Order: sequence, then structure tokens, then C-alpha cells
Amino acid sequence: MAVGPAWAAAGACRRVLQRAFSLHKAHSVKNMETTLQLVRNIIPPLTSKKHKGQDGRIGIVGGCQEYTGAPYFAAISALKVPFSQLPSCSEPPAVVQGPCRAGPALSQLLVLVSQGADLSHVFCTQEAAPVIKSYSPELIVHPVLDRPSAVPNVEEWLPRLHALVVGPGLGRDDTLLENVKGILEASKARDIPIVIDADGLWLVAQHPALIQGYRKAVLTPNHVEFSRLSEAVLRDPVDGSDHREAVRRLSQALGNVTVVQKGERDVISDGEQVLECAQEGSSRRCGGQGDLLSGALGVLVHWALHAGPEKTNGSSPLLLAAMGACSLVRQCSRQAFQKHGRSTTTTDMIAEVGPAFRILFET
Ligand SMILES: NC(=O)C1=CN([C@@H]2O[C@H](COP(=O)(O)OP(=O)(O)OC[C@H]3O[C@@H](n4cnc5c(N)ncnc54)[C@H](O)[C@@H]3O)[C@@H](O)[C@H]2O)[C@@H](O)CC1
Ligand SMILES: Nc1ncnc2c1ncn2[C@@H]1O[C@H](COP(=O)(O)OP(=O)(O)OP(=O)(O)O)[C@@H](O)[C@H]1O
Ligand SMILES: [Mg+2]
Repeated sequence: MAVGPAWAAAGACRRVLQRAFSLHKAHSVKNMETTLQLVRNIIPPLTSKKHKGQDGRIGIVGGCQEYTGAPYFAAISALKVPFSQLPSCSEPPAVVQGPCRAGPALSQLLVLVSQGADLSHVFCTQEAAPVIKSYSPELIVHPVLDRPSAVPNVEEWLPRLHALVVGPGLGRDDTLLENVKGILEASKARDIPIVIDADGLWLVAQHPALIQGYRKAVLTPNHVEFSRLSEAVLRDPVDGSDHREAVRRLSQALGNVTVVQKGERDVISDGEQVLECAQEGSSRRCGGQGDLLSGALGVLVHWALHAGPEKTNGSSPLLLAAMGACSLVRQCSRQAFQKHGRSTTTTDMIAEVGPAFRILFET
């Protein structure tokens, strides 16, 4: 087979990346920069040639009586990641909220983007819906998750969604979890990328077969969720002395599903490569930062898979997406902490998504 220069360049870049991350600590700053350069490649350019929906619509599955903040944080962070899709004026008024695309000059367009765009759908319980809607008029909220018809109700929207984030604020009610099983199966059948977090991970720990071998899934466990999952899947206690190997093993056991273990450093693996995100964040550990990550990751996963191999230079798109989202959330945390110190909350971090994105990916 003829090997072209682009392929050779891709191979060389992959080897550089692999070598870079196997020598992790010594070159961590350089490695982060190498990967962030690839992340920049997957960000879709802002152009007037795009059609409605091309840059992504994200669905969040979560939100119940107890937890309304988590799905809101995930949905609003997906909405705030800049250069996402602008709503078209031809969208039905019932679902379009916020600015629409009517051919404004670039400067106006940038202002509109920084105000947010219509792309986040939340699928939650009846009780949670009015609460989530009241946080933001920009979110599209479907009160369907506790209905007997939940699966077909969500399935109806799947053709219009580019990625699903499952679990923030879902809770652990058996009926809801049963519905989410059906939603996961329907999404896999359509080959939709799925980010699984929080109670979605609880469900996966009970039924690992749900995502076993699904290469378009990314799991984002925190410390406790990671231990729970590892024990369920590997059936032995986690080796706390080697995070990288523990994450790689879990990913491999799940059939190379991408795993992002959040912590002081975020460890990311697809069962083969292992990356670490050591972007400076902050010491503030308020609730909701993980939800911010899962929402942003939903957008980046779509962008990375959509970008194609010439943009990712042969690297795993999901690893790049994870590295991008982790860096973004940590940078938001750092900037928010500089302004608000110990009183920083996740809402302060959301306000930093646009500026953090520019610093990381547009310089
Ligand atoms: N405002 C909201 O509505 C929020 C709701 N949340 C939701 O709350 C539900 C339960 O989530 P939990 O994260 O509490 O999950 P769990 O109920 O599994 O609890 C995990 C526990 O581990 C602790 N933990 C986390 N990281 C740790 C670490 N590094 N070392 C030691 N302990 C650690 C947490 O404090 C928590 O008590 C989920 O649906 C989640 O999405 C959270 O996302 C936070 C914000
Ligand atoms: N010790 C730490 N130092 C710096 N950043 C951290 C630390 N622990 C977690 N983070 C960052 O905080 C973000 C959320 O991780 P965390 O472990 O708090 O998730 P979580 O428990 O799921 O959050 P949530 O409250 O939303 O459920 C991640 O981007 C991660 O990089
Ligand atoms: Mg969480």
C-alpha cells in the first residue's frame, strides 16, 4: 500500500505523543502543550458555510427531585463552550431560545457566541423540569425520564443529538435507572457518543455490559466512583500506588472504553495510551465541577469524532477530547479562584468558560 506524506506525518505525530506521555513527569508541561495543540485542531472553525446543527447538539440525561443543579451545570457548560452551533432562525420557536443566526458580521457573531447558543437538551423527571428551566431560559428541558414512555420519548430526539451525557443528578431510583438502560441501548444502536458520569457510573458498575466495548463511550469517575467501578469490573481492590496503570486496566477491562479519572491530576486512558492533565486548577473543591466537565466533554467528544483523522493526526479523538475538557475545567477553576478565592462556586467557574477557552485554545 502506498504511504503518503500525511500518513507518515500522522504516524510520526502519534509516536511523538506516545513517547511524550510515557516519560510523563519530566516533560509534563511540554506534553500538555503537544496535546493541547492537537486539541486546537479539532475545534470547528467559525464559518458562514455551516448549516444548522453541524457543530453539535448535546443531550443531558439526569435531574430528579433531589438533584437539579448537576444537570443544569452540565447543560450550561455544553452551551457555553464557545464556537458551538448558533441556533437558526428557522428553528421552531418552542425550542429556540437566545440569539439566532441571521448572517451577522463576524464581530456581532462573536458577541452572540459568547452569550451562548441553543444546543443543550435536558431529559429529566417531571418534578425537576420546572426547576431546571427556571435556572436558564436557554435550556431545552424534557420532563420525560420518569414516564413509562421515557425510552421512546428520548429516542425521538436522538436523531437530532450529536452526543449524550448520562448521569449528572440522575439519582438512583430503580425505575429511572431502568429507563436509562433503555436510553443507553438506543443511543448505542445509533452510534451516538456517550459521556457517563455520576449516577450513570453507578448504573454501569451494576451492569458493565451496558457499555462494554462501546468505543464511543467516555466514563468520568471521581475518586470514589473510580474505586466502585474498578471493584465491580476487575473484582479486586484498586492499586492506589499507580493511578496510571489502574486507569489503563479499567479501560482495557471495559473493552477500551475511554476512562477519565478526576483528581489532583486527571488520568485519561483508552486502555492503550495513558495521558495526564496537570493544567493548574485550584484547591477549591465545591460540588458541580465534575458536572461542568461532563457537559464540556460532550461537546468536545462530538468535535473530535467529527474532525477526522487528518485533524487528530492519528491520535485517539476521545483522548484529545478528554484532555481538552479537563484542561478547560481546571483553567476555569483557576481563573474563578483568582477572582473569588475561597468563596468560589461552580457558577463562578461557568462565567470563566469563554475566557478560559480563549486562553487555552485560541492563543
Ligand atoms: N448541585 C447539585 O445538584 C449537585 C449534584 N450532584 C449529584 O449528586 C449525586 C451523587 O454524587 P456524589 O458525587 O455525591 O456521589 P456518591 O454518592 O457516590 O458519593 C461520593 C462521595 O465521595 C466523596 N468524594 C468525592 N471525591 C472524593 C475524593 N477524592 N476522596 C474522598 N472522597 C471523595 C464525595 O464527597 C461524596 O460524599 C449525583 O447525581 C451527582 O451528579 C453532584 O454532581 C454535585 C452537585
Ligand atoms: N485535588 C484536586 N486538585 C485540583 N483539581 C482537582 C482535584 N480534584 C478534582 N479536581 C478537578 O475538579 C474537577 C471535578 O473533579 P471532582 O473529583 O470534584 O468531580 P466530582 O466529584 O464528580 O464533582 P461533582 O461535585 O460535580 O460531582 C475535575 O476537572 C478535576 O480535574
Ligand atoms: Mg460527580
